[in-house]
Amino acid sequence: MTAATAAPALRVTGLSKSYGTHTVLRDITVDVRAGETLCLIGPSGSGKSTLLKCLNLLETPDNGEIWLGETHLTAPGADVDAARARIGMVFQHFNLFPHMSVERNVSIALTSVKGLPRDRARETALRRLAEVGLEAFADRRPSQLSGGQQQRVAIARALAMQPDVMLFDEATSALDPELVKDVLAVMRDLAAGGMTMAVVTHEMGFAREAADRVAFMCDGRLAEIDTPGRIFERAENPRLRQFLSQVL
Ligand SMILES: Nc1ncnc2c1ncn2[C@@H]1O[C@H](COP(=O)(O)OP(=O)(O)OP(=O)(O)O)[C@@H](O)[C@H]1O
Repeated sequence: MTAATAAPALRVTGLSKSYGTHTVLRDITVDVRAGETLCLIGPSGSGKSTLLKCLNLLETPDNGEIWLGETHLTAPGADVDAARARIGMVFQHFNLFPHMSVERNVSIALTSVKGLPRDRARETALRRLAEVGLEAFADRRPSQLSGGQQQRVAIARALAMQPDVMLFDEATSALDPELVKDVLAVMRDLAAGGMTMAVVTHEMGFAREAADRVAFMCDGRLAEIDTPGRIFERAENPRLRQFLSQVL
């Protein structure tokens, strides 16, 4: 948690999304301020992951606008690839290239997308790996790392592109419980360091301690958004109370 500024780094207004007749997101308006960590919590199927995928334009919203700083991502003709390069995404499954070294997994987009020379890309990758505590593993293959270490490589890979915003979609859900801690510690460090982050999580401890604000999603709506203190301690919304009683 850090002092976020008032300026929205990411702004969503009136976002809706349906799959066929199934409406998954209903008129979502929310912003993530520069330097803020916003955690998205809520029951399974409430639309958290779909919202995150819309933010990264992996899904196309039916209605509404998404702004990344001053860039209107949902405008007709918007440069989606350029926008995506400014957004780091970390998924539940880390999808590292198994035939490449850890370092190459982190540096590949720096050479292929950003056009950096190989030695500078490696230098940057090693710095990013050091930030997640894995510099010593740079020349290993992903299969020689634990799941938690692989997820930290995926975080380093996203950070290497110097994104404006990091999106985490249940980054620890696929990990064995004993491996979750190290990944959350890296995410906490990022939050404390002022990275702008939107984090879909089932880790209520993380949301309570690391978030600046917590958004509770329910049936495709953003039902509550407030400080962790007010979300977890007061929980006046009955659906939120019910949700928390099941997960805490
Ligand atoms: N590609 C898709 N096609 C059809 N329905 C989808 C698709 N993706 C998601 N859904 C549906 O949209 C709803 C919201 O899914 P979403 O994954 O966003 O929820 P969630 O809150 O992230 O859930 P969880 O916590 O279980 O991951 C669910 O009912 C899901 O079945």
